[in-house]
Amino acid sequence: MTQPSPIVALHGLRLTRGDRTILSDVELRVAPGEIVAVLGPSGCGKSTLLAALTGELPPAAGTVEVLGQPMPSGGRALLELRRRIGVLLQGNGLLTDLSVAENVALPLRTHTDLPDVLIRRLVDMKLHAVGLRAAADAYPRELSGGMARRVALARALALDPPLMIYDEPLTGLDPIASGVVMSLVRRLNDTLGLTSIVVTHHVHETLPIADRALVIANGGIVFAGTPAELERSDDAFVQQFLRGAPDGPIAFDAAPRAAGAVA
Ligand SMILES: Nc1ncnc2c1ncn2[C@@H]1O[C@H](COP(=O)(O)OP(=O)(O)OP(=O)(O)O)[C@@H](O)[C@H]1O
Repeated sequence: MTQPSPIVALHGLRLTRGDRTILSDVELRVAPGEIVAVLGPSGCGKSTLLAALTGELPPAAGTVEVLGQPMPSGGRALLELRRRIGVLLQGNGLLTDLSVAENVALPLRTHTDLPDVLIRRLVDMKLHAVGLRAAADAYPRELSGGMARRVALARALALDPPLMIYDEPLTGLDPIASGVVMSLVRRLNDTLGLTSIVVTHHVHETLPIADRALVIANGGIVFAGTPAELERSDDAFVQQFLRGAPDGPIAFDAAPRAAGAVA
């Protein structure tokens, strides 16, 4: 049986910042419909990998293909591709002077010339998808952290991107809000037919909704497999990372926060 074309394909990828190599020999294929968790201690290069997936950081070597096409190096082609990638950034980036509905409408107003009545209808659908239709007229300051994250998620979905990238989606959320956001990530992925990449420190909240996990360390991917295989791995690095132990192959100042800690 032929495999479906991957949504993301990285081959022989090397990423540098200045003259420093951050990641090398990265190989990755993400299949349609998958949720892939990208895990690793602070400073290991998770955000650097995301920057390559959005075309913000050109590779020093190797190839990046996203949504079936090589990453354009710039210009209109890159902007077009970026419109098809939904990104939920750390921090919600909501505009405080705009209502919830206006925040969600922003990408539609910026990137389309749809009539207002249709934009309002689409916004209503996106807010419904994250369970916040009733909050359409509220302002960001009136929302809890979890609600604000869900509004940011609705906004990231506004243009119906087939690929979603989440950069630390649980930062600052309590355990209940974290559970709500993670189950929403899974539900939206499945009901909207998305593919999702979730970069996170929050291993224990993320693994239950992930199909596959990657662990980044020492300048590359040190583990790739299912969450169950990750839990069973006897690799000393992986085990130290999962337990958040101070002693082991990860240097102390690079150790992740304790499981369940609120950032
Ligand atoms: N714009 C930049 N210029 C120079 N160096 C950078 C830049 N961004 C990141 N780095 C360096 O690259 C390395 C990897 O950083 P990166 O932010 O990708 O790690 P991370 O795994 O996302 O960390 P965290 O979990 O703390 O966000 C770090 O040593 C960092 O200092």
